[in-house]
Amino acid sequence: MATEKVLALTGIDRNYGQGDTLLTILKGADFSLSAGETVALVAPSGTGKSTLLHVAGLLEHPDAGEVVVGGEACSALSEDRRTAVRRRSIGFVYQFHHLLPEFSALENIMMPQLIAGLSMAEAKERAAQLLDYMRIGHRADHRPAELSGGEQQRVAIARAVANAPLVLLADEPTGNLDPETASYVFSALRALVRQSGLAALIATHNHELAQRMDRCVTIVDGKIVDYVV
Ligand SMILES: Nc1ncnc2c1ncn2[C@@H]1O[C@H](COP(=O)(O)OP(=O)(O)OP(=O)(O)O)[C@@H](O)[C@H]1O
Repeated sequence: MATEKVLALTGIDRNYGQGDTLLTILKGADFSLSAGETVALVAPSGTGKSTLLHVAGLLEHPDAGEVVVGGEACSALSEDRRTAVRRRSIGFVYQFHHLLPEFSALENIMMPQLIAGLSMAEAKERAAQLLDYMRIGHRADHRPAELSGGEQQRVAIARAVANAPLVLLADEPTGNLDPETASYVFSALRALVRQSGLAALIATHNHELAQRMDRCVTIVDGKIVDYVV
């Protein structure tokens, strides 16, 4: 039986600038992610990791090629429809947590669920479960500034998966943490992804962490190729 592809990028070109300043970042890039699969994206700085994640996450339009999320081809969709697909199917984690400072950890995780139309009680129950799973249930009522870097990132990860997306895209999610905390947070992320049956594409400079994923890819001359760590 063929494995379901939750994300497929085909023939992606992405350029910045024009004329003499034209910078070609992705050129005919192909990539796909199967349901439940975890992939590390390991590539030198400036080769296009964030660009790839932004294109895959429907935050940037490619100059050519198609992005298919959950079976839906997205290149010709209206902005409203792209936003709807992104909200429903994709969760993001960044290097810096981007939590809302005036809300508690619990409320930060409830927020995307409330926007998606869940009731207060449903959102609260799911947020509390995720905090417990990330072993920070005792920090539910704390605001981001009252949490450590590793705790903040665990809240950000819980928030990204709160609406049960198909795909988690993470851009250096542990890049801002000391090695021990990075290792712990990465393990928590991987366990949560596995437990939820999510697919994940995680950009990281850290080879040791990358090895814990199902496979690794890199970017060479604008294309996505397999990478042996
Ligand atoms: N909006 C933009 N306009 C012009 N150039 C850009 C833009 N965004 C990115 N670039 C350039 O495209 C290249 C790839 O950027 P990108 O952020 O995708 O790299 P990266 O691999 O994620 O790097 P890092 O590991 O340092 O975060 C870089 O040379 C960057 O300067």
